[in-house]
Amino acid sequence: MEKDEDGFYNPTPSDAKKPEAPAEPPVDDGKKSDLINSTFEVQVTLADQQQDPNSPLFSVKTFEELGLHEDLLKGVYDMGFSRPSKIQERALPLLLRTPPQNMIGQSQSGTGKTAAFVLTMLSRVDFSINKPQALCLAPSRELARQIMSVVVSMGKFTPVQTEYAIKESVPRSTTSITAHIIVGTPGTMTDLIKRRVIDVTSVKVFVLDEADNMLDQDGLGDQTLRVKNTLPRAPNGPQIILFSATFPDHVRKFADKFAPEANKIELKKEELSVDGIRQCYMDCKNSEHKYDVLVQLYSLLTVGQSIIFCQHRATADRISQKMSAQGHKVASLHGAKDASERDQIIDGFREGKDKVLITTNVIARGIDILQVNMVVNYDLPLLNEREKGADEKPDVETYLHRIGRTGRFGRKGISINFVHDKKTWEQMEQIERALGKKIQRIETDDLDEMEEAMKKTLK
Ligand SMILES: Nc1ncnc2c1ncn2[C@@H]1O[C@H](COP(=O)(O)OP(=O)(O)OP(=O)(O)O)[C@@H](O)[C@H]1O
Repeated sequence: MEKDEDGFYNPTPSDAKKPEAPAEPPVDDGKKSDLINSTFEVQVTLADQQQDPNSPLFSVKTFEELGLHEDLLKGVYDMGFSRPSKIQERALPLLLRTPPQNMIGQSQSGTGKTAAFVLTMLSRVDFSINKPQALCLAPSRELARQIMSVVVSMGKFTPVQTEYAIKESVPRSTTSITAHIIVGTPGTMTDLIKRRVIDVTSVKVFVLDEADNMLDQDGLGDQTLRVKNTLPRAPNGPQIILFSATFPDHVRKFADKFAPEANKIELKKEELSVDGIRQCYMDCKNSEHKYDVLVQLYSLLTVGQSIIFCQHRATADRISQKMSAQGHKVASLHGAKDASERDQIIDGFREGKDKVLITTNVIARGIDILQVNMVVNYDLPLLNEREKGADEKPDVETYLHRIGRTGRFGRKGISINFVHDKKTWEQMEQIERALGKKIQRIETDDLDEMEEAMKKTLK
């Protein structure tokens, strides 16, 4: 297949039947566009925010100016995107350059990083060669499935073929995967490569979404490195793309080694919090009282959709069973559930069948469900959980990712931390200090105040 003058592969019409769509931005009527159907009136529009130079959604360029192939432009517009966000505008021209350069890209939660790396993968694939050419790793099957849905939507006008590398996705009898783009989790990806079901010799793009988590030795670092070590080496090695909303210091050095000479887009500490998310706390009397407060909140949790984060699977199970037994409809999701059940639960939540999802850190990162307007940290996220004698420091990165499940792409949201003793109080103060952002108190016995706060925030 021929490359066009910009160096991008140009699929011919014979490659696949492509649906027709104009390569034009969707009509943006300025006021009250794009934003969620909230019961509370939305006053600031996406269009307004994309004009504001201080917003992470701001851009001066159009998608046309970013050097995308026409088929991908159609895909972008078909998804309803009218203007790029700041990270898309800044990253895409660097990502699409010839020769390819590595990238370490940071931008706040919900600001459109997925589109930036998905468009890069789609731009670099030669659709006439039926071999894997782009691999993308994510920390959870839920996120891998979500990324795949973006690949499929954005690639709708191309002949792209895709495959998952997640548990139970590839039958044991499969001997070879010929899809162009493979999205998965590191364990299954390593297994498929080791068994030579995935031939990596033609891989030219390697993406780590939630890269700090994927590289962290406390996280998925070993497994990710194992995948990388199977890929072609320089000078024939792939373009390496690392994206996340957070890059804590202890991972940065390793990220630099993993993606040498990368172009970098970084955030300052004071830019990490998303302005549209109102961060609050409720001072519970003790650990048991947290449950009562959660139940009291139920009517507000179901105004839109909510995610309740617990530190342990057992807590998620316990509170979801208790709430269900008391007649409150909730769903619960964690890593101990089997693959098909996990898919069913997250799909049900995505479709709005369940309004409250009780979970663990398994879906703290990346999950994009626009109707989620409330996140509750039933337990604050902690570091070093497994280390004996660790003094239970808060995990500021995970905190940012958890609350970032709301307030997506300019929407408003509320996060509520439950604190119940001196230790949790101090942990919350450490989070406040780390982010330079005040977390506001809401009284536990004043539902009216809570409702007021919610109305104000979601306006
Ligand atoms: N240019 C755009 N115009 C309108 N909506 C967009 C645009 N880019 C992305 N979006 C939407 O914004 C939402 C958030 O995007 P995405 O999930 O890529 O965020 P993210 O930066 O990867 O967040 P996280 O750090 O939580 O993983 C998605 O629903 C996506 O469809």
